[in-house]
Amino acid sequence: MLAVQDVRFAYRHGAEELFGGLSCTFTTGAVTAITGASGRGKSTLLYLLGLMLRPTSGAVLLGDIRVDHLPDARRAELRAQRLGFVFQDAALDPARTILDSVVEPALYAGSHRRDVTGRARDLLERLGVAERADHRPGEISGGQAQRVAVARALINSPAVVLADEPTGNLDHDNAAIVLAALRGAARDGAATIIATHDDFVLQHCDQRVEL
Ligand SMILES: Nc1ncnc2c1ncn2[C@@H]1O[C@H](COP(=O)(O)OP(=O)(O)OP(=O)(O)O)[C@@H](O)[C@H]1O
Repeated sequence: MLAVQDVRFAYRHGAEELFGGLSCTFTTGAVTAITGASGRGKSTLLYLLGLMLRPTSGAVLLGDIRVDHLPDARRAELRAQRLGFVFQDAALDPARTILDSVVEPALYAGSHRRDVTGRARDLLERLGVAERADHRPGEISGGQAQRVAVARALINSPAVVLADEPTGNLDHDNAAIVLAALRGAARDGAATIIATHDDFVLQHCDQRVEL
């Protein structure tokens, strides 16, 4: 379970305050869509939930733990072990192969490469990009990169999956593949949270938070 309580956020002192005291719970095993007009703070809320930003006031809870006040090193550890994040622009390292990009968060979380390569290949297969495993990001399309980013976010079977417009670059068939992978993570018990404008995703989510 992941929750925010009475959360507000401003990027700078005196800047526009976002969320106006938002409280909500993101249920384990459910897909929650975060919606709202451009600029309302969908990405920012994902960064707060993903322990990349801290709220200006209010609390963020991961399970029973209040995580917004924890030291940076502990938050980085929780990020590596419990969270999977799909960035809007895929954010793949241009120097690594696709397979290495997917494996890397597992190594960072303490796994051995030989133990996770099979799962990485399975995820790439499920997302329809297995034949690109040995290529680099410069050699694949934007839509393929987005699907690789989803595989990378799921490699550690995270307790929380956060995805920022994960179907933004995709046609309907590939959006369905991505949504199926994210729904699969929820079925395996993850609280799965998707910032989206996509009607197709909205039709298939379990709950919705409107900003
Ligand atoms: N790094 C930053 N520094 C200062 N202001 C920022 C920063 N990032 C975002 N903002 C501002 O915070 C507000 C929320 O931005 P955010 O990207 O979270 O919105 P969004 O709902 O995800 O938008 P979109 O649908 O266009 O992606 C906007 O007014 C934006 O200009």
